[in-house]
Amino acid sequence: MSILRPLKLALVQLATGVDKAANLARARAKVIEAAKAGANVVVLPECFNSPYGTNYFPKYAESLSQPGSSQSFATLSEVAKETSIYLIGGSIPEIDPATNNLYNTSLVFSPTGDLLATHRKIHLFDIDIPGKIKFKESEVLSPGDSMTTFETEYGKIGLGICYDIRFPELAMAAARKGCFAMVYPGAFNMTTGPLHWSLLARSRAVDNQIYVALCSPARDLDATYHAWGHSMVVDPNGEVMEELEASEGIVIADLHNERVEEVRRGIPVTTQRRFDVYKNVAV
Ligand SMILES: NC(=O)CC(=O)C(=O)O
Repeated sequence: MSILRPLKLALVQLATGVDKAANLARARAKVIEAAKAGANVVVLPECFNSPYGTNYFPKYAESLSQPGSSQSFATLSEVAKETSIYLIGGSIPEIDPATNNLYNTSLVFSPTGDLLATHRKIHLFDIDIPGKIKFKESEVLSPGDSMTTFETEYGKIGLGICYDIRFPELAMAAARKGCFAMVYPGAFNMTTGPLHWSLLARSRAVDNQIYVALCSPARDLDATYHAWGHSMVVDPNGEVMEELEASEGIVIADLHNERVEEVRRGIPVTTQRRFDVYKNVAV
């Protein structure tokens, strides 16, 4: 990895509600605020244009097959161009009109407002912890089937959505393809958030010696799903650089591409791996 300009990353822990137009307007205002603070890559949370819940996804879903018809696509593209930043547009419920399949989809825009990448959540959030939380995205959503990385002048970035972080293979594959950071828009909850949010972010960072950023919606106790919040940026050594609490806010952190190499020089697990020993893991 060569030395590149530092990336100023902003995570917008957005307060969202049931009014899609209001969510889009608020997201737009916060992206502008982050850009004015100097950010050159801005991230929004999972399902930033709708409440998080399987009953909401069909109602809020937008088709991306004709981007001009998607209100969320237009808002994200316009504000990325207006502020000349890379925008990782959290995620939105998407409908594919050809199949009627629904997806949890993240759109990434370049500083010229062009679509740079699209990631459909690969691993659907299907869990059942008795007495705590039951959630089954697969009741309404279909999974994406490809990993997503994109190039910027600050370095290559990998993208996952929320539950995708629990699958270390995805971050590892991205890191081995040259990504220096993984970004996950996500909405953990009051059970799994305190247990695993920070642990997973730090684990993926240490596993791969890359930056990891998680961007959550703000917690809304009037909503049916209570997001954990705690948007955070972790450095390639596994240390938390910045972290919010539960309410709306923006965190900004400087990501230095060369820090990855520095950490890898100190603890060279990247080159010490024994794929000859554990090559057949998919059993
Ligand atoms: N909401 C998710 O996709 C994931 C989550 O909350 C968890 O893994 O915990």
